[in-house]
Amino acid sequence: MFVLTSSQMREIDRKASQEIGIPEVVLMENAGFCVFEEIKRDFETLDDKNIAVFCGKGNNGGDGFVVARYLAQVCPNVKVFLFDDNVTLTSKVFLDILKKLEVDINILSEELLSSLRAQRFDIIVDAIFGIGLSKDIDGLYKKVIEYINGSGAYVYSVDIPSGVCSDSAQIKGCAVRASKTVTFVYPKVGHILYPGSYYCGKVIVKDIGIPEKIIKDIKVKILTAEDLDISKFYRYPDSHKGDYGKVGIVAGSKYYPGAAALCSNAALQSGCGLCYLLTPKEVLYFQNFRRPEIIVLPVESKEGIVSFDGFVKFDEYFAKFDVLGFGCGLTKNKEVEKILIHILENFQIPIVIDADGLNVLASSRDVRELLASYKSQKVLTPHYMEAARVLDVDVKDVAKSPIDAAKKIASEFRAICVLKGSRTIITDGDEVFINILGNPGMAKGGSGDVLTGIILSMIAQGYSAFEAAKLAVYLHSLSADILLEKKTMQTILPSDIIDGLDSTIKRLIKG
Ligand SMILES: NC(=O)C1=CN([C@@H]2O[C@H](COP(=O)(O)OP(=O)(O)OC[C@H]3O[C@@H](n4cnc5c(N)ncnc54)[C@H](OP(=O)(O)O)[C@@H]3O)[C@@H](O)[C@H]2O)[C@H](O)CC1
Ligand SMILES: [K+]
Repeated sequence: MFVLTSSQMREIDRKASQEIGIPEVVLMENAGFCVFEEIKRDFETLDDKNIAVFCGKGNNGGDGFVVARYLAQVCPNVKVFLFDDNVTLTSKVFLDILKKLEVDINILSEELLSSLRAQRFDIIVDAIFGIGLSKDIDGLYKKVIEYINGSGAYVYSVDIPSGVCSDSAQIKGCAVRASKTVTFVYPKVGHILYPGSYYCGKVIVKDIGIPEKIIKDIKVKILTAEDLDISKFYRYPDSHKGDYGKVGIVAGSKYYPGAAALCSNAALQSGCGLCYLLTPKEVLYFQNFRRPEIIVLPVESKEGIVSFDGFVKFDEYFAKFDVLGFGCGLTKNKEVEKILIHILENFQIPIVIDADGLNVLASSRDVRELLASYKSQKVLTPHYMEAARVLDVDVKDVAKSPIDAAKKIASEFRAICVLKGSRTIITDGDEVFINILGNPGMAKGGSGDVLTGIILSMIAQGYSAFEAAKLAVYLHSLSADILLEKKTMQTILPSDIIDGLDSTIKRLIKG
């Protein structure tokens, strides 16, 4: 499913009215009616309810007037609250109708708001701001939103909860906490990313009569099973291990032996034919935690961290690998940087860079330049903090506009960027997929190592870097969701996600 920004939505609106000739009043009427229908569906009867409709002066408020008109036909206790009766031309059409129908319309003031505190509304419709929210909310608007949030009413937000920025999902000062949000055409970024997503309640997407053919060039999508190619999951009866690819992984240190185990176990468990792990000799005691199928290439180390001299002894192996993973648990030091430079200068293998590989990338100009010009496919898998380091910005800037941050990393390094978070974003710099599966049980050290292993495995099995990233993110989070059927968010571990790949892949194949 597509995800829109406010400017795309406006462009769709403009085309619908100017190119196709559907008047804005028709769209507003449809939008308001859709919200009314949703309310009617949720309640057996409405005639015994106290209902308040709060309307701003933009077109979101206009949608609110339409909702109020329909509600007033089935309920005697509908009150409309306006901030300003100087509304847009289109909204005015519906405000005038309400006036003629003698619906109870009130202009909000501090005094009126105080008197409202003594009343009880069962249902509140929030039509204060939609995609036109342009600045932080303060003054009477803020007080009304706080009143709505403390009212105990069932709250419907029209299009988006007032206060949530539809493009960034950031909260502009304060925001309505909706029970349900009814939006139009497609969801907006603000409904999908956090924190906006928290405020929306259940999101219902309604068709308001905009012809499909004018909705073009939308580059942001919610990642669904339909976006995944599982054709390569089929294993031919006469195949052998070489047909499913060889993964090479450079990972682990005496400090993080588990990262190497998780990454390589995940690669193996998601289908690759062979998995080689280059890891410091000191980590060999960790043998019990690795699947026995993993081929270990023990690297001489310096104080428990892979050494350059030790690493280059395995150069000949690199011709075998179909893909290389670099970074999980390596720790960051000069030797690690030298090794990454050596790889980028001497080999042409698709590469997935995670964790300390990204930290080295953030701090080394040589690595940045070499990676940007590296010809093979590349996947970078930063979390927000790593992305901030790579982009040399504050992590708050990444959180404010994660899609832009991910696209920037992808473009600069001509790579696929997998920006990991509660809504992981996958992009090639142009097309963007937002993952909405997964749960907070995944917020544990080691989750990222597992994801890197699955991406590696998918590339080894013949998927392009973009396809592999999409599949891996989906499988990783679906596995965590399936685990919740028997476990809790507290008890799910990244290693369980690996074990869970079994039922996850089965479910994905079954459809
Ligand atoms: N196809 C559709 O999706 C349709 C959507 N419709 C609805 O229209 C809104 C968008 O309407 P718009 O008029 O562009 O914008 P808003 O109603 O969201 O609000 C704009 C007004 O609010 C003022 N504003 C913005 N932020 C603040 C703030 N923090 N404090 C005070 N006032 C604020 C803004 O003032 P400016 O100074 O910025 O101009 C405007 O006055 C969409 O969301 C749908 O609900 C239509 O029904 C058509 C179909
Ligand atoms: K709203």
